[in-house]
Amino acid sequence: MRIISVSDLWKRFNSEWVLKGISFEVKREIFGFIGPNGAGKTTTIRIVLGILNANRGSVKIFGKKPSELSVEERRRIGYVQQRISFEPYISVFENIWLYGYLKGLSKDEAKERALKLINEFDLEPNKKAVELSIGQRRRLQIARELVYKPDLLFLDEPTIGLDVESKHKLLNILRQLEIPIFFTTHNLWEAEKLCDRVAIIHQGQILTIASPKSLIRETRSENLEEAYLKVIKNETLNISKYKNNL
Ligand SMILES: Nc1ncnc2c1ncn2[C@@H]1O[C@H](COP(=O)(O)OP(=O)(O)OP(=O)(O)O)[C@@H](O)[C@H]1O
Repeated sequence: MRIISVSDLWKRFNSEWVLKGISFEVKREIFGFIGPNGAGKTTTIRIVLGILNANRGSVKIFGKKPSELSVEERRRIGYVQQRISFEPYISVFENIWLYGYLKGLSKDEAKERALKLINEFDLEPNKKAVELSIGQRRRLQIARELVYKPDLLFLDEPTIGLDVESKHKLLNILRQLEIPIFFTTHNLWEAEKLCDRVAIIHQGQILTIASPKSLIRETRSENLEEAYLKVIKNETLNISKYKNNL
């Protein structure tokens, strides 16, 4: 089943085209969206979620246009943004519990889920959010998003600031969720370990979509990072060749 379908999506900010006709589908899988800074990853997530409008192209999420999703359907989509935000002066437990409650869980359900996640994410329940380190804040932000068991999760560079052990724990938790995940990262080791398929986006265009294994094999690389660099370099060479012919 297609969870997300994006077809020929174009987006312009002022006079600059940042998405130039991208198309992809996300099934029941962990789908990695990888590319350099400014390639258009966050913009794509925002269009898929209906936060931004595209100039051209179509987006379907659970078979509907983003604007046609019901409140309940939208409530069941998780989005962990790059920017960390939560209630700073209440405790870790209250932050997670309250979010679950506001998303529609009963008080007891929200409490039970919050305690389980605090344990899984190795957080201190009574610390105020403002007292947490950057990595702990990131863990709180992700735990909070999981409290109401979303049906689909968007994670925009969720592991920035996490230490090695926390990263491993997070990847294990994500794998066990068994929900479709749209995941952006600059850490290709993570993408290789976690993603069923990855799309490489470069200057607003998708260069390739494949499983990490087949991309590594086809580019005769040792790992995804090497494969990624080869794909991007090849594209850069093609662009300069094109420019030289102008
Ligand atoms: N609201 C906006 N107004 C103008 N330009 C924007 C806006 N949002 C994004 N852009 C531009 O669109 C391009 C793509 O940005 P986007 O945030 O999607 O990139 P990204 O791939 O997520 O980058 P990063 O890896 O650095 O997070 C960038 O050149 C950025 O400056």
